[in-house]
Amino acid sequence: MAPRMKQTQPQPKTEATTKTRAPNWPPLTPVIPAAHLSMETVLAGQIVIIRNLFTSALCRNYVSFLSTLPLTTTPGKPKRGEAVRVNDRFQVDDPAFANRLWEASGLKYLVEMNEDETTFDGKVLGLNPNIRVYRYRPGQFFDRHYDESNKLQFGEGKVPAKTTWTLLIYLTTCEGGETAFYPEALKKGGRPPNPIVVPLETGMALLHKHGDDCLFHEGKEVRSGEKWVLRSDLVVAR
Ligand SMILES: O=C(O)CCC(=O)C(=O)O
Ligand SMILES: [Fe+2]
Repeated sequence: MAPRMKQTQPQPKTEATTKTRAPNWPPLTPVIPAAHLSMETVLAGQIVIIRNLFTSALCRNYVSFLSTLPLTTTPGKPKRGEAVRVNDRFQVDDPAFANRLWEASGLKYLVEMNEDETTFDGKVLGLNPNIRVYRYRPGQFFDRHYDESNKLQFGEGKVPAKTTWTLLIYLTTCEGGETAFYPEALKKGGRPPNPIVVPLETGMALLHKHGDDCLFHEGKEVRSGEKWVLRSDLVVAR
């Protein structure tokens, strides 16, 4: 088994003085009515996609807005046991935007339509307010790792909760940059199944299970163009 390289999430800072201010996100329009969207299973119990969660007009608008944010290049040097991650990123704790993204994009509708309590490992409450924006330019990538589940107190009621599935929304396409998953062999010493490589599609969302059952995965190197991603997670009650 591959070493368990963690994707440690930089936690939102608690000091009011050092907190990143919530950006003035553009409206989440136009979007396709949720009833016209669907969840497609890529790997049962592990990976699903939703095509056109963001329309191409919305993606264009978001990329031009996100380009104005103060992105910082990660790493330098990862801490011991952390995945090498070379991209430009912005991170903010923004519960209001997370809720807007959850409701206005149609995600809430789709998750609730497709969910019994086992699908996403609990009763889904919404999206992790820890919103991350990634930009990968040619040569940049996110090395193989596992995503961890994080505990949080969710919403105004501070409901004990945890993250269970990673949400990636691809805002552009480019050459390279696919998210690739590496399932393990079913038997020790057995041949591992083929990797699952998900090509980028503008406006497509990908959800994958994280925590203890997370598949080893990576964001492959971008060869040309720019890859832009919005990242959050599904949050369930603990
Ligand atoms: O950018 C990607 O394709 C993968 C990102 C990722 O693995 C993560 O955010 O944990
Ligand atoms: Fe990841």
